[in-house]
Formats: sequence, C-alpha cells, structure tokens
Amino acid sequence: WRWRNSNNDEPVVINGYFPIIGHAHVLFVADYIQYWVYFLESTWESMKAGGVARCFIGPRTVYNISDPDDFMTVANNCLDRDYFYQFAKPWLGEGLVTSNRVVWTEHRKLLDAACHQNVLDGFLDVFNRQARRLVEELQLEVGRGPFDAFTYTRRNALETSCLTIFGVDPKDKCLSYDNYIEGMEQMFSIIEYRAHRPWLHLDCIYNWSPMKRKEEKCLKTLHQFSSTILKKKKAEYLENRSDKNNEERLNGQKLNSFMELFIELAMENGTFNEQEIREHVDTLMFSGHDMIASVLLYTVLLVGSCPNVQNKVFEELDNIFTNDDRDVTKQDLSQMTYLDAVIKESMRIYPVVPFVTRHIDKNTKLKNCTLSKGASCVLSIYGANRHSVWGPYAERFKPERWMDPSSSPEYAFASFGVGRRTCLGKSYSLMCLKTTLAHIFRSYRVSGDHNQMLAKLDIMLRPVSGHHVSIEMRK
Ligand code: HEM
Repeated sequence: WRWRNSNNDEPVVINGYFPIIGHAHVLFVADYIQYWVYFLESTWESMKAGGVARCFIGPRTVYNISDPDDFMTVANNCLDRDYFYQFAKPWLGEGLVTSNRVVWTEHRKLLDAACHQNVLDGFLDVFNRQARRLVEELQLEVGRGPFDAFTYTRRNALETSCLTIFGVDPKDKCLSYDNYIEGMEQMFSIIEYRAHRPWLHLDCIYNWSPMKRKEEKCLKTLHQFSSTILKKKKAEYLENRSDKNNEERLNGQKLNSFMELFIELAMENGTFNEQEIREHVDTLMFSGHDMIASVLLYTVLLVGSCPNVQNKVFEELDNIFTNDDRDVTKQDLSQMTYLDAVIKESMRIYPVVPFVTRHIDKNTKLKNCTLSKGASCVLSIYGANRHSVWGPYAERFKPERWMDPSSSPEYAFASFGVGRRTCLGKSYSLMCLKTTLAHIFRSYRVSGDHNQMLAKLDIMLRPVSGHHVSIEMRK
C-alpha cells in the first residue's frame, strides 16, 4: 500500500479494488463484451476525476488518461509502449509498433519521409477498383433487409491491404493468401489470449503452454508468406534495374506497393536490410488489419441511422459527380469536405482503437498530478474524443461540428493517436475510406440503427456482429 502511494501527487483511485490483487479481478471474470463495459466505466471515472485516474493490477499501477492535454503530454514524453506489445514481437520484430525507442526514432523518420503523398496517390487506382468490387458484391444484399456488412467490408479491406502493402493480388492462386489471413487471425487471438491472462505474461510459463506451440506454427506461415513475396519482388526489382531501357523504373516512378518502396530504399540507399523490410511490411498489415473495415462499418451504420446526414452526403457527391459513374480522383477527394467530416465524426464516436498504452519511464508532471516512473498508462482515445472540449453534446453524432473549426478541437481528436507516435497510415486510411464511401453512397441508400450494435473489446473495438444495416439502390 505504501509503495502504491509513495508519490504524494498521485491521481485518485478508481473504485472497486481489493487488497493485493487491486482491480485484477476484472481480468479473471470478464469476457470481451464485459471488457468493453469495464473500459467505459474506468474512462468515465477518469473523466469524472478531472481526466486522470489510476487502478491496480496486482502490484502494477495503471493510469487512465482522458484529458486531451495530459494525453498529449504523456504521448510525447513517454514514447515506449507498455510491455505487452512485446507479445507481438516474435511476429513483428523491430517494426514500428514493437521496436524499442532507439530503433523506432531512426526508422520512423525514414518511413515518414518514404510514405509521402505521391506514393499514396499511386494507390488511388487500387482504392477505386476495390471500391467498385465492394459495391458489386453488395448488390446481393439489395432489398433483402438487414445483413452482416462487416463480412463484406472486412474481406474487401484485407484484399486492399494485400494489394497496396505487398503489391500482390490475393486472388493469385500461387500464393497461400488464405493461409496467411488465417495465420494472422490466429496470431491475433493468441496475442489477445495472452494479454488477458496475467500468468501467461511470464515467459517461463507461456513457453511451456500449448499456445506457444500454436504461435510457432502461425509464425512459420506468416513469415514464409512475406519472405516469399519479398524474394520475388526483389528479383523483379533487380531485373528492372538492370534493364537500361526501363527509364521510368530507374527514375523510381510509380511504385505499386509499400514492399516495393522499401526494397527500393534498401537497394538504392542501403536503408533497410531484408529482415527489416519484412518486419515493416508485416507491421503495416498488423496495424491496418481490420481497422479500415471497422471504420467503414461504423460510418455506414451511423449514416444509415441519420437520414439528414445521408441526404447531405448524397448532395455533396451529386454535385461533384453529377450523373457520371467515373472513378474518384485526387481533386474529388479534396472537394468531399462533408464526407470527410462524416468519417472523422464516426471515428470520434466509435474509435476502433479505443486506447493505447505507454510505459511511464520517468516521473511525469501533468496538469493536476504526477505519474510515477515504472507504471503503465492507458491513454483513453475514447475519453479524449468525448471530453468536454467537444461541447455539451459530445456524445452526439454531429458531422457539422467538423465544418466549424471552433467546435472541432482537432488536437483532442485522438482516433489516430496524438503526438510523435501517431498513426503512420492516417493519410492512407482517409484516402481509402473516402474513395470507398463515395462509391457506396453513389450507388446505395443505407439504413441502420447503431444503437442496436453490440461492441466488444479485444485488441480493438469490434462489432459483435455487423448486422443492422440494409441497403437499397439509389437510382
Ligand atoms: C482507420 C484506420 C486506422 C486507425 C483508426 C489507426 C489508428 C492508430 C492508432 C490509434 C495508433 C497508435 C498511435 C499511438 O500509439 O499513439 C496507430 C499506429 C500505427 N498505425 Fe494506424 N490506424 C489505422 C490504419 C492504419 C493503416 C491502414 C496502417 C498501415 C498502412 C497503419 C499503420 C500504423 C503504424 C505503422 C502505427 C505505429 C506508429 C508508430 O508507433 O510510430 N494504421 N494507428
């Protein structure tokens, strides 16, 4: 008890703890739906306490921060992620999500410089093609009442990731893409399983568990897939480079995927070695996995629940495209200001990553308290997105707030993280989301009821089922 309170400037403790185990009982009894409920309760407690509160998992202190200013202070000053990100290290190695601070600082600079807008613009064709594919697939559901939209958005978004990150077509029969996706899903469940069972956090117990053997099998599939593509792409790159007539290639124009971009950086500047390329590509797949699919689902659900918002989206798209069924261009994207507001507002209401965690590596002074070195910190994205800086109706879905800069405090919009470790895929995601939604809302009128949706929290916020959406043709 003395140890927990050694710092006199600690924030308040969340109710409901027991001696010795603290709040750890929630880890033992909760399932993923209850985790979400518990997370919401602790975030509300933190908001009631002025934006920072703490709880105890056995001897470990865990802070919950929902105040946007304090969120930013911790996000910028404590760059190390908390220890359980290490559970993904056998898969992702020194990729951005799991790397230590020294490697992260160096590689983040390189990747920021590499993933510039020109590279992303090159993906617009893929986004358009994939959006058309999704619209076509959804035709099966027209007029048939509520259906599970998540199965459609998920398959489509995963294929888009495969095309843009690896630069290969998932439909290519020579690749074991289905095995890769299955391996990735299993790896996610293994990480979740381990994270929620404190005794498995100890390597000496985990290494003897059946989960460890399952993990090794998955890793073999996952690493084999990325290594095979890496070998193939590298050979293609070298072949093109030695082809003196291929001027366009020599000038480094029109790279088709992140993998090719990283190979070029490695070959021309010696920036990454092969293992690092594989780890960065795997990390992009891990980080983007399901995120875009979930945002698409939440946005469609929210728009379907608000007919006046949907009409405004139609109006904006009709003005841009009139009756032309052409692809979305870069210029169109910049004109879709209302759709942009709708996406951000959906992400504010349903943040697919509801929190991130950091290791407090030094005593950190916040506005009203001090965090103790050695503790863990949950940065509540959900809490920052609902803080009172968003005004009295922070709970409401109101895209209009984004049209007026005074009612949309961008610094408090935490869905992509804030500060120095913010999401690397932000611009990519917004481009992909806008293109896909523009195609969907040009074709379909959606109806839904987001209040009926049940959510669960595993590593991210997921719908328990994506039902409650129905679609009709617009024309
Ligand atoms: C709408 C979809 C997405 C959301 C909501 C999202 C959200 C986030 C969040 C909250 C973080 C953690 C930031 C922090 O720790 O402060 C993050 C990190 C990251 N995201 Fe995303 N993300 C999305 C899509 C993507 C995509 C598609 C990619 C890759 C193509 C990606 C790549 C990354 C990477 C590499 C990191 C680690 C950054 C670092 O530690 O330096 N994300 N993302």
